[in-house]
Amino acid sequence: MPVIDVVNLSKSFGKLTVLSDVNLAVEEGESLVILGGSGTGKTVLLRCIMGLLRPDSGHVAMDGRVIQTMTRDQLFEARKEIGMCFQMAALFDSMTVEQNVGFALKRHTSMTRAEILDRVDECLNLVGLKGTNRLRPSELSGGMKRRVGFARAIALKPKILLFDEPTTGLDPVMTDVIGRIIMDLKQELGVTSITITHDLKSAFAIADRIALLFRGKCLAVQKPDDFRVNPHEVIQQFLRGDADGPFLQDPPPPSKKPSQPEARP
Ligand SMILES: Nc1ncnc2c1ncn2[C@@H]1O[C@H](COP(=O)(O)OP(=O)(O)OP(=O)(O)O)[C@@H](O)[C@H]1O
Repeated sequence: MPVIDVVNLSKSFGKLTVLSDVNLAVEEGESLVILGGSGTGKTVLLRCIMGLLRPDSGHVAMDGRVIQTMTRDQLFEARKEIGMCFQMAALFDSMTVEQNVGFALKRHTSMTRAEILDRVDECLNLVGLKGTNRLRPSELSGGMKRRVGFARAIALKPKILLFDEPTTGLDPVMTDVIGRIIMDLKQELGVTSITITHDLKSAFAIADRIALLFRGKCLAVQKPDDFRVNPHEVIQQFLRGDADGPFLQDPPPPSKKPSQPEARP
């Protein structure tokens, strides 16, 4: 049974159809990467998976339990099994790193203060941020903030990790660091993960399978090597990063050829 099973999921906002009959199954311990252009509905899909957004039709099942039919209390419990790593980390600015990472432990467990501090240290170690406990988000670089976000997401030992554009705005080296940490977390914790990204290099590094979200549908959910050579025009255009082709709804005007000097009579 898949850990996450997205079945015939559709979601529109007014006349805008964002997801149209999406099907996606993520197996235990698998790292699935979802690629897609801006505004194609990647975040909407993650929000439906977390039960934060109600689809118009279809459903998401977690270990066979349908999220959309859960009571409030059941959903609250189920969400503890999901660690969400938000775009730009979304840390609490007024709290230290330690308080940010320990927040869910304090709120959702009966752990003692000493136990919480041990777990916070353990999580910070896993993301390579040992000793940053007393710092505040304003004292951290973008890459460090993302890693604190990861540490916070794994604090409750979730079964599933969802990463929403974990490398946006980071330089190529830090992008690579973040990609490696995502792989380490997979190895160390054995979690099942879905990562949404625009970054092809980290997508190919961290994915067991890759999907491309395009006009409300998931194109080709495939192993990275198969995805790379998939002949679908949209996939190849996305991989080339080319403005010309079917990917854009409103393609740019054709580029003008440099004007030739007029021949003199
Ligand atoms: N609550 C909402 N109400 C109305 N429209 C919404 C809502 N949430 C998302 N949308 C629309 O749904 C579309 C998909 O949004 P989404 O944030 O999922 O895109 P995305 O693929 O994550 O984009 P990006 O890569 O730029 O973050 C967008 O057109 C967005 O404006």
